Amino acid sequence: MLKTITYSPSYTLVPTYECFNRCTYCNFRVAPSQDDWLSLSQAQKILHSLQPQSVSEILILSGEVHPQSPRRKAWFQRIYDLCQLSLDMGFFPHTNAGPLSYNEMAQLKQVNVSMGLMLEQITPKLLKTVHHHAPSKIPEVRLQQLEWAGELKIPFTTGLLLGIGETETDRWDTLEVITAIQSRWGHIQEVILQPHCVGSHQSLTESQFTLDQFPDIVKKAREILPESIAIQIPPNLISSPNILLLCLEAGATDLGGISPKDEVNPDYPHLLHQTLVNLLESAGWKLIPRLPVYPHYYDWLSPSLRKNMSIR
Ligand SMILES: O=c1nc2n(C[C@H](O)[C@H](O)[C@H](O)CO)c3cc(O)ccc3cc-2c(=O)[nH]1
Ligand SMILES: C[C@H]1O[C@@H](n2cnc3c(N)ncnc32)[C@H](O)[C@@H]1O
Ligand code: MET
Ligand code: SF4
Repeated sequence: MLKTITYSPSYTLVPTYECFNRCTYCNFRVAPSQDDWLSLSQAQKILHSLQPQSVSEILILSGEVHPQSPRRKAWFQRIYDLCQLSLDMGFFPHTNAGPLSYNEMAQLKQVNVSMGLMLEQITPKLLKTVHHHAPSKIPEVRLQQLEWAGELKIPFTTGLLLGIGETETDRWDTLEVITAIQSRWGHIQEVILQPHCVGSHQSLTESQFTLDQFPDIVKKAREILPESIAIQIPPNLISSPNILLLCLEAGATDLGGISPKDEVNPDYPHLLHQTLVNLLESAGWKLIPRLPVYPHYYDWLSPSLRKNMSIR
């Protein structure tokens, strides 16, 4: 019997690359007002060209307009409309647009089957380094987001960014915090273990992450996190096939959204689908597609969010 590993066939829409934060590891952002936002007609053209049979998730991944900016409302509305459009065209939206107000989050719940926000790391000391100019990365702000998502019953994805200056203990602390939140709300569907990979556009020029530590981190995460939470690892950021397979043996169960372009790490393309399938099969793993919401949350979804399931 083949062991199974899941992934979500996806396409990433970027409402805007502009962001008022300046995380030093980011290869995505452009300066505020320096980007044309994705229009609905552009998005419609893209979505129309996709095969709903082979792509189920639309990942709406965005740079952030400041909560106090007069442009915030239009920014939020564009994200909402992109989700609605994706849903209407038969896809399953998952939004990660940074921290939201309670009201914004409640609204987006109506047009997303799941949502996400990386905790990154819980230690406040990173506010002096990589997050010095990134108020959205204040640990309390992100924790509050996880709490609100729980209260609102939104199936949620969070995770750790590894190799940005945290210690080993910091990592275990972050995993413990996620475990505590899960025991209150039960809405965390998966935790992404994301290695910080240096790209061509960031200001931080080295990663403190070496891939050979990865299997042990996965193993420890599996010990700390409850069984109800899946562990996701990004295959394009793990350049060694051997380490990828060791991470699966250590307890990773999912490869995340696989899009034609990884917008966060454009310097790290995915393997050809068949190459990945063959690599996994050679070690006894069968790659299975999933939706961006895990089955144990299907009954949390409103009928309008569930309607696309019947056409699949
Ligand atoms: O292709 C990517 N997908 C990313 N995704 C997509 C993710 O793999 C899927 O949307 C979920 O697994 C739902 O299927 C994220 C989603 C989040 O909620 C939070 C962070 C990320 C980060 C990435 C990423 O760096 N690259
Ligand atoms: C969307 C998520 O992408 C992650 N992210 C941002 N920049 C990088 C990078 N250079 N390498 C890996 N992950 C990154 C952060 O964890 C963010 O929350
Ligand atoms: C490239 S990051 C995109 C999502 C959001 N700006 C965050 O950092 O959480
Ligand atoms: S990682 Fe997200 S919050 Fe940080 S600068 Fe990039 S887009 Fe903005």
